[in-house]
Amino acid sequence: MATILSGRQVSRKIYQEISEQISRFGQKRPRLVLYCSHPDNSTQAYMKSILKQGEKLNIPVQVVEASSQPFKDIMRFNNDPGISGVMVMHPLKEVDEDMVIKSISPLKDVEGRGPMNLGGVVIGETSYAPPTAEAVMEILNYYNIPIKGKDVTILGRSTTVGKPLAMLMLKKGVDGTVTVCHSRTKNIDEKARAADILVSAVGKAGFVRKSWVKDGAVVIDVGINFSDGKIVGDTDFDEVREKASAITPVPQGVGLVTTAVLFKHLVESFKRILDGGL
Ligand SMILES: Nc1nc2c(c(=O)[nH]1)N[C@@H](CN(C=O)c1ccc(C(=O)N[C@@H](CCC(=O)O)C(=O)O)cc1)CN2
Repeated sequence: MATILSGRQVSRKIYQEISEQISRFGQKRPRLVLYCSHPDNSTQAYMKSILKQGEKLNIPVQVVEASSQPFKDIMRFNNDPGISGVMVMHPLKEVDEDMVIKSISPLKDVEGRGPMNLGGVVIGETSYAPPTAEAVMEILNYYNIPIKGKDVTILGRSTTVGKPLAMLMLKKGVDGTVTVCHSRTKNIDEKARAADILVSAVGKAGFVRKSWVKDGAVVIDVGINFSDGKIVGDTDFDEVREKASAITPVPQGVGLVTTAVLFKHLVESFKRILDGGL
């Protein structure tokens, strides 16, 4: 039976580090903007947990509805020294999300979704990696799961998880051997079964079955799906845990750590802006 890789302890460790840093800021606080337009269930759940965590950390989080002039909105955030981070909630309906993301200052792009930060991830530089991709690495690191020389299969090629995670796994010193699968991949089950570390970021409940998992593999479930009003992952948890050596639960897994990494980036951005001005 698999070890459960809870996100609780991992996020607690990150929040402890953040709290120590915040205590040195005196009365000053970073501020985060969540920019949204018609958020869906999954995004609303994410926003709710960010707002809740912001309250716990005493960090103001402001929800801003996209106006008819999104670029003007973003420029206002970029030029406001009181704002340390801007997060464009995905999907951003009725607005060209990619163009809006490109206009966020790289310094305030705490989700690392813009070309500067993503480029940094590709060349292995320190920059903001998308929090969910970084959360997967934090979990593997916390539980001392080796990546070097391991076969890693990532299901899903999104810009927030699949692609940046492949880069983080390939980085020199990390040295995973990575396969990224997507909707046009042939024999996806075989590629999943070849993995020592299988990461699913597809967003479909029950997508990964027991027969897709190699005996003793580590399974990281990034999916946040809603089934009968409950949050579930991409894996058939009860079946897969019989075969895997370790598995992340949903909820209480990657999602928790994602929010913690986001706040870690926000605090870094606040410090950079303080140190160097806008
Ligand atoms: N701007 C973005 N918007 C969206 C993203 C994103 O990465 N950036 N991703 C999804 C939301 N998402 C992850 O894919 C997500 C949804 C919900 C939660 C969440 O509720 N987390 C809870 C814990 C849940 C758990 O225990 O697993 C928490 O943080 O307390 C996190 C991520 C769509 N929109």
